[in-house]
Amino acid sequence: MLIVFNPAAGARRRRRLSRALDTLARAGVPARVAETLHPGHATLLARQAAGEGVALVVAAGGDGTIAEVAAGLAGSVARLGILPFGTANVLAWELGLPPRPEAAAAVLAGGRPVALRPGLARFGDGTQRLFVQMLGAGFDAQVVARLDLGLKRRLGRGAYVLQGLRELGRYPFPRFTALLDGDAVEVASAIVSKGRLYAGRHLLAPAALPGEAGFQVALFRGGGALRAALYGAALPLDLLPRLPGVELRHALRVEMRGPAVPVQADGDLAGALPAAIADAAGTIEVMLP
Ligand SMILES: Nc1ncnc2c1ncn2[C@@H]1O[C@H](COP(=O)(O)OP(=O)(O)OP(=O)(O)O)[C@@H](O)[C@H]1O
Repeated sequence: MLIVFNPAAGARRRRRLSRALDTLARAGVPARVAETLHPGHATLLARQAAGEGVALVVAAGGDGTIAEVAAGLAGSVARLGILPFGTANVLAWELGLPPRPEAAAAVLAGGRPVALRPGLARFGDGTQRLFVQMLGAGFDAQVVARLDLGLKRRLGRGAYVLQGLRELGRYPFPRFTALLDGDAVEVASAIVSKGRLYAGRHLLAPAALPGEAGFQVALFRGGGALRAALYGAALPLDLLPRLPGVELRHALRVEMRGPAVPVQADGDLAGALPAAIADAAGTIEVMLP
C-alpha cells in the first residue's frame, strides 16, 4: 500500500496520519508514505505506484487529493483508498467513510472494494480534469479561486463562508449556457454532481445514486448577491434543493458555454468555461467499510 499524503490539506493532518499508520502497523499491514510537494504531484505518485503494481494507493487529504490520486489510477487495476484529512471531505461523507483516522485506516486494511465512476471535464484550452464528487461553474468557483490557503488552514470550512461573503459584493454573476444532453438552459451558476452532498455534509442533490451513470446538475437560474446569499444560508439547513430558482436535473453530458466564468472541480480551481463534462472512461475501485 502506498499512502499519498498531502501536507497542505486539512488541519492536524500529521497527527491524523501517524494515528492511521499506528493502526495499520498494529494490524500488520505494511504501508509506505509519499508526501506531495506541489499541486498535481499526487497524480504522478499514484500513476507511478500503479505502474509498479502497487495494489492499493491511498489519498490522505481532501477531495482535491482524492481526485488527483484517482486521475493517476485511471486505467489501472490499482484500488483507491481514502484517509479523509481534508477540510470539507465531501466524498468521504458521501461514501460513509468514518472520519476518525483509526477507523478510516481499518477500512483500508479490511474494507470492501466498490466501483466509483468519476467525471471528466474537457476545457476549451485542451486541458482535462477528472473529478470524483462535483464540479461547479460560476459563483462557487469564484469563491474557491480567491480562497487563500492560509485562511483555509486557520478557519477550516469557515474560510469558504468568509470568502463567499467577500465575493458577494464583487462577483458580477455573468449568465452562461448549460446544455444538458443538448437541452439549453441559461444560468448564473451550475453544479455538476456525482453525489448527494456538497461543501461537507450538506444536501445538494437528493436524487443522486452512487455509481449511477451521468450527473445530477443543480442549475441556478438567477444571479445576484441577494439570491446567492440566500442559497448560502439555505445550504447548512439542507434546504438548497427546495429553493425557488434552483432546478435539479439528471444528464449524461453537460456542456457549458459563454463568458469565461471560473470552474472548480472537487473544491480546487480547475479552469474556465467553455467545458464539456461526461463520465470518465472507466471505473475505479474504492475501499469502503
Ligand atoms: N505540497 C503541497 N503544497 C501546496 N499545495 C499542495 C501540496 N500538495 C498538494 N497540494 C494541493 O492542495 C490542494 C488542497 O488539497 P485538498 O483538496 O486535498 O485539501 P482540502 O482543500 O483541505 O480539503 P477539501 O477539498 O476536502 O476541502 C490541492 O489542490 C492539491 O493540489
